[in-house]
Amino acid sequence: MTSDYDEVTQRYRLQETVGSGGFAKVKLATHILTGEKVAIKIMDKKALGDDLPRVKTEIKAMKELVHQHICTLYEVIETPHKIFMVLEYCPGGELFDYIVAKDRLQEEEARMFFRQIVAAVAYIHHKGYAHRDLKPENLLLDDDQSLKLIDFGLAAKPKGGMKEQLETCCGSPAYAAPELVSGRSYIGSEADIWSMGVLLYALLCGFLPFDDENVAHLYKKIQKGDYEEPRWLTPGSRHLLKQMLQVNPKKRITMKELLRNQWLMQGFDVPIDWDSKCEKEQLNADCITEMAVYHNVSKKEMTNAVKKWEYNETTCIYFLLLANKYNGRTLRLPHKTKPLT
Ligand SMILES: CN(C)C[C@H]1CC[C@H](N2C(=O)NCc3cnc4ccc(-c5cc(Cl)c(O)c(Cl)c5)cc4c32)CC1
Repeated sequence: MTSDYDEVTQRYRLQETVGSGGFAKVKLATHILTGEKVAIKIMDKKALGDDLPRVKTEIKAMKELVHQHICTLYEVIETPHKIFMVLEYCPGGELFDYIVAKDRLQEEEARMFFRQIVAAVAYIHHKGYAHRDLKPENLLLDDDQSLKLIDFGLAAKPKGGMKEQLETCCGSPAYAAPELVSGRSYIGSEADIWSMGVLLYALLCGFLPFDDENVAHLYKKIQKGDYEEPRWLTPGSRHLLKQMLQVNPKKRITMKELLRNQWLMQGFDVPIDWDSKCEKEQLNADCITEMAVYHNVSKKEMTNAVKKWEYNETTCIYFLLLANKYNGRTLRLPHKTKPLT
């Protein structure tokens, strides 16, 4: 097994294990060349068993989904027994813990977070994906109150586009849409809207709209769609929740309507700007220059190397430099003359 770690330990200093999902463990690490912190999701192929396709799904989705409110995949290292996903580090931990620590969020803060969630999901839908497991545990905070969506293991990109019905019942029960828990076929984007309604309720109330330790009873409550409206909810938030938590998916608010919703625009007065600020199509010239100088190659050569998007060290360095540009830090690569390997 040690040989499985050789490549990753050459480039990263592995640190503590922070979380272990079902079939994966997540370690914090430092990218040795740049000194930048990353998170590395480590999976054992044998232990994955028939969950391996789910990992391939997540990797494929994350390569296509590059957005300021989606956790960035920097590099993938596959060895005989292991798969390593090098990911953007999110020091603020889970939104779930943030809500619990504050009991519930004030309306302004809930709106600020929810606008970021809507932007990320609108972008995913635009790219033809449905996330299908939206919940506060899958939203991480980075160092400046910015949310990053994680865990695309259940993401679906129906071949026939976003209108195509999906079959697999998945995600976490408390956030699952009525049509999904009824075992009927469903539209991924409509189910995501419902889950975002449950998420908004959790942000504003600090507890779930539908809850029961007995899953069958929970499903009944979801299918009925009745939930408490705590007295502190304002009329605007009550109205939006009612539009999102519509049992009939055809009556549910659409993403288009959500982006212009009055309650969401309060205090911002502009519709939610959901497009990506860091699309792969538009390379950042400063990052390319910095890398070209470091590798002692022309900008053209460096551009071509990055454009291959091999999710190797080159991809990782580009994204780390871009992240630094984004949050105003200027990361300098140490002066070295070794040409690009
Ligand atoms: C659903 N929960 C239980 C899962 C936990 C797993 C550990 C996480 N975590 C910490 O515990 N502390 C620090 C920390 C810092 N940066 C992270 C960056 C990315 C990911 C990440 C990204 C993707 Cl795409 C993914 O699929 C998975 Cl599993 C994790 C986790 C980070 C993290 C929090 C969520």
